[in-house]
Amino acid sequence: RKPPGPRGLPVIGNLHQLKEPLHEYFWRLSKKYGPLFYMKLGSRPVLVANSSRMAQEILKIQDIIFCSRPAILSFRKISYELLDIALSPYSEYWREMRKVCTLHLLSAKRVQSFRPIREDEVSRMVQKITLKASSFETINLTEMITFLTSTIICRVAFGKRYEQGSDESKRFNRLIHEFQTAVSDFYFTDYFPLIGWLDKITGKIANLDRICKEWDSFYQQIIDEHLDPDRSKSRDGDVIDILLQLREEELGTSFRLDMDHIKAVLMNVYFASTDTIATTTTWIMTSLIKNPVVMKKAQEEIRALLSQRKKEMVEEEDIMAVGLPYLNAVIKEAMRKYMTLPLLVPRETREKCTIDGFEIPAKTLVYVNVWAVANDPVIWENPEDFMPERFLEDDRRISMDLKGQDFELMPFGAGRRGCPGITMALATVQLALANFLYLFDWDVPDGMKKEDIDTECAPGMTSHKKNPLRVVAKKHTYSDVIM
Ligand code: HEM
Repeated sequence: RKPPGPRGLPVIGNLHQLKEPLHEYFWRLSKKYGPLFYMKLGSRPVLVANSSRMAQEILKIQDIIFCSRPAILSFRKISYELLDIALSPYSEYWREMRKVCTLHLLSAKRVQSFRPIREDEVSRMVQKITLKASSFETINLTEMITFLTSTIICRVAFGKRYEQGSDESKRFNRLIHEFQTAVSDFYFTDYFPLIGWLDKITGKIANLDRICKEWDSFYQQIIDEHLDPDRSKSRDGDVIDILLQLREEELGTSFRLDMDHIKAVLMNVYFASTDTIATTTTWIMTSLIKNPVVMKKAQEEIRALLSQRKKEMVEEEDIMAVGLPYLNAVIKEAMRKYMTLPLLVPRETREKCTIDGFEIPAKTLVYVNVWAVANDPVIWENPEDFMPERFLEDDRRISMDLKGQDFELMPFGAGRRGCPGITMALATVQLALANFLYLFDWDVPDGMKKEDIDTECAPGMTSHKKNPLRVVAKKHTYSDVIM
């Protein structure tokens, strides 16, 4: 007995019915077919979960069955045949690789060691905004935030900094853009294996191969630079330094770290971080600018707590010292309303199983619609309102965090495949926001109303804000602060 679902056509199944944004489309379907529904995309069976109870069933109770990933064509190509963490199917290899990365690259101590990079880049961004503020220039905040996160992660991962507008930076941005487009493209191989050869004829495979080759030579070039004995490196080293060091060590794993492993991990660190952190920060600022009362409260909190410290800019130790509960509630509320990965990263069943009395075949593609759960009116009062207070005043939600323990709010996923980068992500988001709010007052450009700021999502796995967030900033003056 399969779960209910929309009727499809022979051969193509429901492929022709899909509508972007996919999470909203799935939410509408769940009204008709219930919290768990089934469809077919070509020859691939697909299960979609849309309620907190079903999410808990998949991500916790039966996590061991639902914790693999589909080996789709683009995932295989970009990850050196699934040698990374995020796209690798569940296996002994994935368990060992994830352990190596969480222990050596993403531990709290390691994230802390990258603090000077985050603070330096935020400080550079503050200077740029200050300049634009002094000439009343409209700021494309989406672009600025994207540049900030990309630069932070480039320095953390590759030990490289690209100046905005430089030739190197333009080449790098082109590579990123081509990579993202090719990864989210449609390939017959994934849904109609029998006619997968069409991907060859249309040149899509050659294009994907070309992009992967360009990335490979990019990784190789920076790895070679790191191997140069004359290179001066920072005290703690970047991700490449750490991985090259690990290559020399006995890791207790069934594999030895070689160049392809290192390149696959670099791909993961860069692409799992940059886009997600930038999208999250952009949605938070969008929410604040659309809700000036909340913005004012968040600014009052940070200004009251930090202005006695007479700081030119907020540093991470200030945030740790004062806690900023209201700002944290703002982050949770924005991540609830505008989920960055609304369907997580797709999962795949490892074997045949039963869920809620329905039979699910092995190798079913599984989407957990965490956006639908976080906006479910049965769970959340007035979910369409932006109300950080719900995390401070409602007893049930005060202790709620984002670590995947609570199946009503899971922006970082949950279970074995939950995001291992949460500490790095939140450290960056908090630092950028704290400075935005402490140092500047924000408004919409002349002739615009806050209602004019749209909240449309661009298509794709990451729910980007479709149109850039354009704003004006005014430097906030503190009479007793040395600026
Ligand atoms: C605000 C920023 C971020 C958000 C919203 C986010 C969200 C997510 C989500 C939803 C997943 C899928 C979880 C699941 O399937 O249950 C994931 C996986 C992952 N994330 Fe993040 N992430 C963020 C930042 C980062 C950062 C900074 C890193 C650091 C490298 C990172 C590394 C990863 C990796 C490696 C996985 C795959 C885990 C696995 O399959 O075992 N993420 N992330």
